[in-house]
Order: sequence, then structure tokens, then C-alpha cells
Amino acid sequence: MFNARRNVFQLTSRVLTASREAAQTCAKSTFATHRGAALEVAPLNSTKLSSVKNGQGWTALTFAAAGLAAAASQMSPVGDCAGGEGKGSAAAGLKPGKASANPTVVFVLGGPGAGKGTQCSNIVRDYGFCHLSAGDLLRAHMKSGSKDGNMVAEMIKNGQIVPSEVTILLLQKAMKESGKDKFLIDGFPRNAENRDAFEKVMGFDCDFVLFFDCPEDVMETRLLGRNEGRTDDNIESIRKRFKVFIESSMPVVQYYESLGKVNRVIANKSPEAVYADTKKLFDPYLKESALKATTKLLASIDASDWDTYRGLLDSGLTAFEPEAKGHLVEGIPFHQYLFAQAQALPPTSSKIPPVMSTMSTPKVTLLGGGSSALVTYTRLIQRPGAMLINPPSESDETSKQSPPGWWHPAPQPQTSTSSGPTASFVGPPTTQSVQETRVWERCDDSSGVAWKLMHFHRS
Ligand SMILES: Nc1ncnc2c1ncn2[C@@H]1O[C@H](COP(=O)(O)OP(=O)(O)OP(=O)(O)O)[C@@H](O)[C@H]1O
Ligand SMILES: O=c1ccn([C@@H]2O[C@H](COP(=O)(O)O)[C@@H](O)[C@H]2O)c(=O)[nH]1
Repeated sequence: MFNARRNVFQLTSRVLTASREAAQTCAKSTFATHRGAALEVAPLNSTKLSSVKNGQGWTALTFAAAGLAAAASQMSPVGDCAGGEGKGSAAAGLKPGKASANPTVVFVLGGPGAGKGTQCSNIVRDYGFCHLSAGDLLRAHMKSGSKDGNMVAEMIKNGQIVPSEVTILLLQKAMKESGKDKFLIDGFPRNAENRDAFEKVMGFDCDFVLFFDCPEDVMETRLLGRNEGRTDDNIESIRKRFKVFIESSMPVVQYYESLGKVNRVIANKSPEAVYADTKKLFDPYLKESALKATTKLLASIDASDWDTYRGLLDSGLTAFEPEAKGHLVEGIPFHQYLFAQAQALPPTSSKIPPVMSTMSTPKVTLLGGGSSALVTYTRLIQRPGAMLINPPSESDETSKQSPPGWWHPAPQPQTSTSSGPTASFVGPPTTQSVQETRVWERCDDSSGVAWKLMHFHRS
């Protein structure tokens, strides 16, 4: 006979190491994607994080990291950098309040036939989440000829809850293999023990519970009409499933309700009407990703990292910026030329980043049902002072240079083998403020939601 309690314990201790490794991998890749690679390799160990809560509940983070530009240049060698919209600089940043590198998990709960799977397909299409149905994973497991397949088949037919260790291992494997970081976990956790084991094994909990609330008679009619050949879509199994749902699964919903983590959607409406209510809950994730793209773009400008910057641009990019003297510039070369200027500068001997941008009061508006995003903010640009090229003796004023225009490109950090002219800075430090508007268009890839910059406007 299956000893669920003992096996859960074994599973918990066995999988903790793996999940810790997974969490570390995930943390690394999240950082690498968004900006943290720079943080990890920052050579000066002086990364200072200051945070500001703004009206939208976002936390503005300024990465006052002397190492950011240097780290970015390690990722993208000096010779590869050309300049961009281009102002050489150091670092800019803004992240949503969520501090953890854990994946985003939404538990999708509701009675059998409430429409969880139907709505999850819509969310996957529009928001790039990975949908993992615990029931589907168990059914595939049951058919795979595994040694506990018969037990799982019998339990599904009777509407019973399969032991946590089986389900959680399947979920964990699927999460790892997906390569994604945002998950809809559908039909799980089914009881308190499932919930507890998930948190222990994975080391994190859900962001929220999406609960589809539907009367039993409606669900029964739907299930009897589903016609997908499921062994449990018959009236006998359906009644058992309803009973298990009320007795074991509803307490999970109530538990999350006590934590204020349940978003209840009335599911006794047309699929379209249910989705209209559901989709509102996911718009913040799309806004977050558009903001992350903007953060990454500013960091690449600050670091004169042309490769990263170019990767975020649409080839038909249009722009109004002061450098274009009132003209609408179309295409890439104008921006590439500005990055190239940074490349031509001598390396800096200063340990202070040449430029640091901070995004203040950002606002993201989704357009076209989320196919585009308009990001507006004020950008604060700090510099350590005027740049000196090859500073000779203090009495020689001729080599002093003022920052050209509203920006100056970031010189690359000096390497130990550098010879020839160098750049350094003389005070006083300055802060400039410009208003920027950026229009992003969705161009999702295999890892999920992705954005390309179509247009920007800087005051
Ligand atoms: N809002 C709706 N109105 C009418 N029919 C619906 C609605 N949503 C889903 N259905 C239909 O009801 C059936 C059950 O839907 P679905 O499979 O999405 O439910 P579920 O909650 O995932 O079920 P289970 O828990 O059994 O996996 C399907 O045939 C689906 O097409
Ligand atoms: O976490 C879970 C999820 C599902 N089960 C079993 O599978 C069936 C069918 O689940 P659906 O969500 O309707 O696809 C369910 O009745 C359980 O027997 C489970 O044990 N644990």
C-alpha cells in the first residue's frame, strides 16, 4: 500500500537540494536577462541599492554601482560597443516590488468543469504564461507505463487526490523543462497537504490564486458535454469529484483567502465574459515586462552596450530626440553613430561611473489589448562632473572638457594594460532631467513575452 506520509517526507528531503539548485539557476538567469549579470560581476563590490516607492506601487531602484559600466563592458567588449541613442553612462534601474528571483506562480483553482483549462489557454496566448495542468500531467504519467501508473489511473477515476510527491515531482520537472518563469498551475493544490508540500519542496508560494467560482449544476452539465474521452467525466466520478472539491480543495481557497491572495472570477458566464474579467488580473505582468525592457534599454545606453541596445530595437525605429534637431529620425544608423562616439573615447581612470540614469514616476499604458505598451517617465541622469581627457598637470586647463550637450558617452574603464590618453572627471557633479516616451510592440519568443522599441521621444 502507498505510504503517502512517509513518501512525502522522503520526497521533501530529496528534492530540496534540486530545487535549491533550480532556484539558483533561475536567479542567475533572471539577473542575466534583466540586468543582474552586471551586479554579479561588478568588480568594485560597491553596488548600492536605493529604493523609492512611487504611486503605482513600483519600487524604483537606482543601481549606484560603480561596477555596472565595467561589468557591462566585460559582457560586451569595448570593440563591440558602438553607442546608441547613445550616451555613455553607467546604470539605470527600476524593478517592480517583487524582490525575489523565484518564478511567478498563479494557482488556478475552481470546481471540476469550472472552465480553468479553457481560461488558461487564453492567458497563455495573451500573457506568455506557461500552463501546467496537474491533471494533464497525471494523465500523461498514468499512460507512460510508470510503476505507479495504475494507482494514479484508479485514483483519477475515483476523483481521489494523488499523493503530493507524485504530482509535485511532475510539476517540478515540467517547470524546469519549460524554460519559462511565469506559470499557471491549474488544478493544484487540491488539499492542504498538497499546498504545504509544494511550498516546502519548491521554497516559494504562489503569487495569487485565480479562483473560478461556478455552481455545481452548471459544472455538471459542462463536464457531461465535454466529450474528451476522460475516464472521470461520467456522472458517478463527477459526483465524487465534487465531494472531494468541497471537502479538500475549498479549504485551500479559504486558506489563501485568509491571506488576501484570492482573485475570484464568476465563471457562470460565457467563456468570453469570463475571460474579460480574468484578463484584468494579468495586465500588471505585461506592464511589468514592458518596464523591464525599458530598464534594460536604459542600462544598455548607460553602459554603451550596443549589442544589447540593438537587440531591443525594431529596425524601423522612429525617434524624436534633441540630437536630431526637431527631425523625426527613422532607422538605426543615427543611434549607432552616437554609440560609436563612446567607443572612440579614451578609457576612464575614474572609479565613479561616468553616467547613471534613474527612471522616476514611470507609467505604463497597454494598447491594442496588450500588443503594444506606452512607457513614459522622467529620466534623471547623474554625472560625476566634466570629463578630462588625458589630464596633465593641474595647472593645465586646456585639456578640460565640458559634457557635450545633455549627455556625454561613457568612456570604457581603464585596463591594467591601457596606455595612452585616459579620461577622468572633475566636479561639481551634475543631475539632468529629461522626459521620455517609448512605444514598445510585443514580439514574443520561445521564452515568453518580449518587446521591440518602435518609437521614442525625448524632451
Ligand atoms: N464559460 C463557459 N461556458 C460554457 N462552457 C464552458 C465555459 N468554460 C468552459 N466550458 C466548457 O466546459 C467544459 C469544461 O471546461 P474546462 O475543461 O475548461 O474546465 P476545467 O475547470 O479545466 O475542468 P477540469 O477541472 O475537469 O479539468 C469544456 O467542454 C469547455 O469547453
Ligand atoms: O493536483 C492534482 C490534480 C489532479 N488530480 C487528479 O486528477 C483528476 C483530474 O484532475 P483535473 O484537474 O480535473 O484534470 C482529479 O480528480 C484527481 O483525481 C490530483 O490527484 N491532484
